[in-house]
Amino acid sequence: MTARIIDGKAAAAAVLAEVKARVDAFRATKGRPPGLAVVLVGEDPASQVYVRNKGREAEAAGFRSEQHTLPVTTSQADLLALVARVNADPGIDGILVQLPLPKDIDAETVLTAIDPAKDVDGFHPVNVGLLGSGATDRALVPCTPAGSMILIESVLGPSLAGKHAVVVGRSNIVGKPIAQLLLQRDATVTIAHSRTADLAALCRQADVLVAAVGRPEMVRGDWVKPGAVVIDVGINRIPAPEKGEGKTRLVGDVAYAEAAAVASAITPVPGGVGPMTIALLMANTVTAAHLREGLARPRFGA
Ligand SMILES: Nc1nc2c(c(=O)[nH]1)N[C@@H](CN(C=O)c1ccc(C(=O)N[C@@H](CCC(=O)O)C(=O)O)cc1)CN2
Ligand SMILES: [Mg+2]
Repeated sequence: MTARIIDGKAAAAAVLAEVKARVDAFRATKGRPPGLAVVLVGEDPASQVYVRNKGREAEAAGFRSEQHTLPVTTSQADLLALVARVNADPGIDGILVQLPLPKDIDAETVLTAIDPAKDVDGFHPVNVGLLGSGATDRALVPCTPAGSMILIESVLGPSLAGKHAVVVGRSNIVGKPIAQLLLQRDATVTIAHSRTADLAALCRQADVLVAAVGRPEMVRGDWVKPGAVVIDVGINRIPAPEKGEGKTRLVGDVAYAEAAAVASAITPVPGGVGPMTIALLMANTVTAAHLREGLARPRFGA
């Protein structure tokens, strides 16, 4: 079998087109665009690229877009003061603090300070709880998991009843929320991690295999059940001496060529889950704007 390649760039473009249409309608109704504030602390090069791309997509969508770039020496108190300011700004619907934060800042304290109604990353305990309790009408859902679900749905449809989903990775950002979303679609869900016994054998039972561990090409072809749908959330930069000295390339958590020979469908890296993250951030901002204004919740990627 050669797997169908799930095109995350095309799926992201479709979500962004829906976002744009929703923004036009929102602006016509409310007389203002949705507003998004993105906060970056420090100079991590990858984070700088992601934040720049978020600002670019926000402007393309027609948002009011703010970027706050703070030095790596910023104190937690100063960052919390900025969060309080954007919380209080009525024209800002979405607030995102780019992760990772510098080591002297406690991410949980900062994420918990964001107004849950503006928490477009879905990392605030209120949104984590709403997702866990199945309150899909009110929760803001983390972007990478929400985007991954759209890609899964593009292959398998909305119901995962009777399917076994194995999520490798238990992070708050990806593993745990995607497990909740799979459960809501009636999948039977197993969360596996570094302490799981015989991970390969467990993965071989998965109809839907989600890899989100941050270890380059850890999931091998013989871990994949024939015909499985493989979602690779990993983005790892590894040395690529074949491209020249000091060069690097991106790989996922899945050994792509091996897995693609066995799976029925698979996300590539790059071009799979990654592009969905920023598209879903834009969608979440539109959703937050609608909920804050008492409008019906829009649905994206349906
Ligand atoms: N506050 C947050 N911080 C972080 C998040 C997040 O969702 N919220 N996720 C990641 C980084 N991230 C967005 O912030 C992100 C990662 C990757 C991509 C993406 O499009 N990747 C491309 C490849 C990009 C490349 O060439 O380097 C792909 O996979 O095709 C977008 C957004 C951590 N921090
Ligand atoms: Mg990808």
